[in-house]
Amino acid sequence: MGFRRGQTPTSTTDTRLLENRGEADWVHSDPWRVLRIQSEFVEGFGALAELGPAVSVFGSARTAVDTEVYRTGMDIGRRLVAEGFAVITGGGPGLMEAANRGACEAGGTSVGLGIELPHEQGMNDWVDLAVNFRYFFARKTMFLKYSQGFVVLPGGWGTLDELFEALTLVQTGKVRAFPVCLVGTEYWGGLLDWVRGTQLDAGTISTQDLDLVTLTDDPAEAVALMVAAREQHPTS
Ligand SMILES: C/C(=C\CNc1ncnc2c1ncn2[C@@H]1O[C@H](COP(=O)(O)O)[C@@H](O)[C@H]1O)CO
Repeated sequence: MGFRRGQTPTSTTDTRLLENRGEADWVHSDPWRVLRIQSEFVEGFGALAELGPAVSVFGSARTAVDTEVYRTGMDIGRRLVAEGFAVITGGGPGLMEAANRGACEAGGTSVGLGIELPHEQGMNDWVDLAVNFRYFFARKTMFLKYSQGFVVLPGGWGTLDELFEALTLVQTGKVRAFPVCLVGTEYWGGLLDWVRGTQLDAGTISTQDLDLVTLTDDPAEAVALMVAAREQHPTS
């Protein structure tokens, strides 16, 4: 980079580095953000590189402990561990906690990829390996990179975001042999009816796209899908 015609700055980079006016504005400038973003990827890759086969489980942060769907989440966590998977969640409460709890109680590896939120909840008590993120997009990369498939329990916007991101990446061939399993026919059935009745009808998706997602109520079927994908495409 060079400066001409009176554009030369009046202070140098090291002048600014050595200045201490007690301001922290630089922390929020975009170039510095890039380094923070980079550090999230470095930390995430470092923490998860040796995880082995894993499945991410998503679902509502708001689900109460004493519910059938929470028990289903625990069951899925347990079954994944019995099949040799680590269980990755967002590390929060509700169904994230359920899957971590099932995995932890079964003696498996229970991972939480936490996210900084305005109303900090902290990691649930059943996470053994915790990695915290400031940026959703860095965290989302980790779910996809270190999982062999997604199991998606009933949830809200956050869960839909994770579901549709995975489906888009599978549809566009960015992620291969990646099963996505919705658990809860009553909860998800209406969405899939709309997908078939509206999206397919309008031609915004194709019939093959419907095969990218499986709907079940059976935790054993959800886990069997993940096992089948691992057998087809074992991790190195
Ligand atoms: C809102 C509440 C807790 C927020 N805590 C969260 N911690 C970690 N991850 C979260 C949290 N909230 C959302 N997520 C992510 O989105 C999915 C759940 O969102 P939904 O809108 O509840 O479906 C989840 O899989 C996380 O990855 C509790 O009051």
